[in-house]
Amino acid sequence: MGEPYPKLHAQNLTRTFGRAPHPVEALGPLDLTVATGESVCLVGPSGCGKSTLLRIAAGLLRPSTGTLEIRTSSPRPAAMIFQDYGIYDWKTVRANVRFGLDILRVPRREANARADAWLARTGLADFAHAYPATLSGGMRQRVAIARALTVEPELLLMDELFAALDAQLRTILQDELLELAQTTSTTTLFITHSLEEALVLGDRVLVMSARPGRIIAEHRPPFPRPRTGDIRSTPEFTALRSELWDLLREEATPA
Ligand SMILES: Nc1ncnc2c1ncn2[C@@H]1O[C@H](COP(=O)(O)OP(=O)(O)OP(=O)(O)O)[C@@H](O)[C@H]1O
Repeated sequence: MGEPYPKLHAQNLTRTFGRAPHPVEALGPLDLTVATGESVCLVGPSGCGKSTLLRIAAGLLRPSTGTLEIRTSSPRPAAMIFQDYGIYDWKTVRANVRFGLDILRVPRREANARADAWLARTGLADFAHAYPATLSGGMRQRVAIARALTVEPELLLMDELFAALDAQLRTILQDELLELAQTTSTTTLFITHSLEEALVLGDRVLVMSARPGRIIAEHRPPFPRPRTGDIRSTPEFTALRSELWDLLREEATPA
C-alpha cells in the first residue's frame, strides 16, 4: 500500500548558474512529484538540466528558487549513482561494494554476504579482491552500480547509470534493476539517453524541454507490473519509442 506522502516533491524549482550579464538558466520552473515505490524517468535534450535536477535532489546543489523535499524513513538511505562512478581506488572491489553497508554499520559477515551477492549479479565475483585501477571502464561502472544497489536504498537517484556498458550487459542489468525495484518497492528517479531504458524501467517517462528544462510531456508506458524485459519486443513498445523520439527530436533541433 502506498504511503500517504510522496517520496519526492519539487515545486517551482529553478536553477541559474553564473551572474548577470551572462546567467545560464539551466532548469525550470519545474514541478515534480514521485510517489513511494514509483519509478520515474527523465529524458531530454543534452544540456537541458537533467543532471542539475538530480544534483539538487541529492543535496549536492541548491535550487535558485523553489523547493525540493525528500522523505525517507531510515535506516534505508537514499543513494545516488553518477556517470562518473566515484569509486575508491585504494579499496578493493568488494570493499567498495560494501562501503555503504559499512557506513550503515551492518555487521561485517552480513555486509560481505550482501556485497558478494551483488558482485555475482553484476558479473564481478572474480574481481572481489582486485583494485579498481585494474578494471575496465564498464567494470568500474558495475562496481558503482553494485555499491548503490547493495544498500537497497529507499530512493535511488541514477544519472545515466548504464551509459558506459555494452548492450548485452546493459540489458541484463536493466532487467535486474527492474526486478529489484519491483520486489523491494524502491522509489527511483533516473536520467537516461536511452528511450528503451526509460520504457522498460519507468512507470512514468517525463520529457524535458531544451534548457531551461521544464517538463513538457508525460507518458505512462502501458505495461502492467510486474513487468519483465520481454516488453521490449511488443508493438506497443516500438510505437511508444518512436513517439518519444519524435518529441525529443523536436526539442533538440534549434528553432
Ligand atoms: N556548475 C555549473 N556552472 C555553470 N553552468 C553549469 C554548471 N552545471 C551545469 N551548467 C549548465 O547548465 C545547463 C544544464 O546542465 P546539465 O548538466 O544539468 O544538463 P543535462 O541535461 O544533464 O545534460 P547532458 O544530457 O548533456 O548530460 C548546461 O547548459 C550546463 O552548461
